[in-house]
Amino acid sequence: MSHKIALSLMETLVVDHPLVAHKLTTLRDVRTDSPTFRRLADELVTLLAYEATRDVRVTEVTVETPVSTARGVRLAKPSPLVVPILRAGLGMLDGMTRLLPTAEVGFLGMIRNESTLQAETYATRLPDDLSGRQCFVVDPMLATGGTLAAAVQFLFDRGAVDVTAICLLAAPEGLAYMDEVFAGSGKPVRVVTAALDERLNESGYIVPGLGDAGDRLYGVV
Ligand SMILES: O=P(O)(O)OC[C@H]1O[C@H](OP(=O)(O)OP(=O)(O)O)[C@H](O)[C@@H]1O
Ligand SMILES: O=c1cc[nH]c(=O)[nH]1
Ligand SMILES: [Mg+2]
Repeated sequence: MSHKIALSLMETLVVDHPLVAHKLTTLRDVRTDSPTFRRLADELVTLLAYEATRDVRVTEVTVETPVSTARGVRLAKPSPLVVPILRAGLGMLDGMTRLLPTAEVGFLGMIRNESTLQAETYATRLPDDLSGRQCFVVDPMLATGGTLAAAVQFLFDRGAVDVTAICLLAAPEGLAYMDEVFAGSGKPVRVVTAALDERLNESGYIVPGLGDAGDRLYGVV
């Protein structure tokens, strides 16, 4: 059973499912090569997105079946916005848009300075006005939380009120930081993850983690 951890305004959902655990175990394995890592990240995000989009807004519609009329729903307007955090978040984009075909996509290029562990932003391509939009940020790793907190702030600054982050792994330190930053904002943030790991090491890496997600997806640059 998936379990929720409610900090003050932040809710974390750890998706506890044997298929998620199976794929995550191979993703963590140091012997897993990049093509397999990319495929597993893609598969995992669709499983996490299924939970993360449980409250996605829909409108009621009617369709004609070959037999009769059926009432149903379609994804509502304005369309959800998916925001991958480059680089590693790109590995989760296709899986997300496959599940949310009407979503639009914004981009944030961010890199963590590995000496200071501070996030630096090198690219932003987002709609100016996000009022009323549901936003889904995708990034495999939530470590210190500096990157995700800055990304969510970009979205709030443009008027977003509803932000869900989908991460493959999260560290307790990163969740606590997110809670600290956004507790006073009055705006709830949700994190959906495949696992809550033990801790960060002295280099700011998630333990046991999976290493550097960007490097494992795309190589060391
Ligand atoms: O929670 P934090 O301590 O801020 O760390 C998490 C960030 O680190 C990784 O990106 P990285 O900076 O390695 O960039 P990359 O995706 O280009 O490899 C990861 O994909 C997150 O964006
Ligand atoms: O463990 C970690 C921490 C930050 N970024 C990564 O890619 N991996
Ligand atoms: Mg990296």
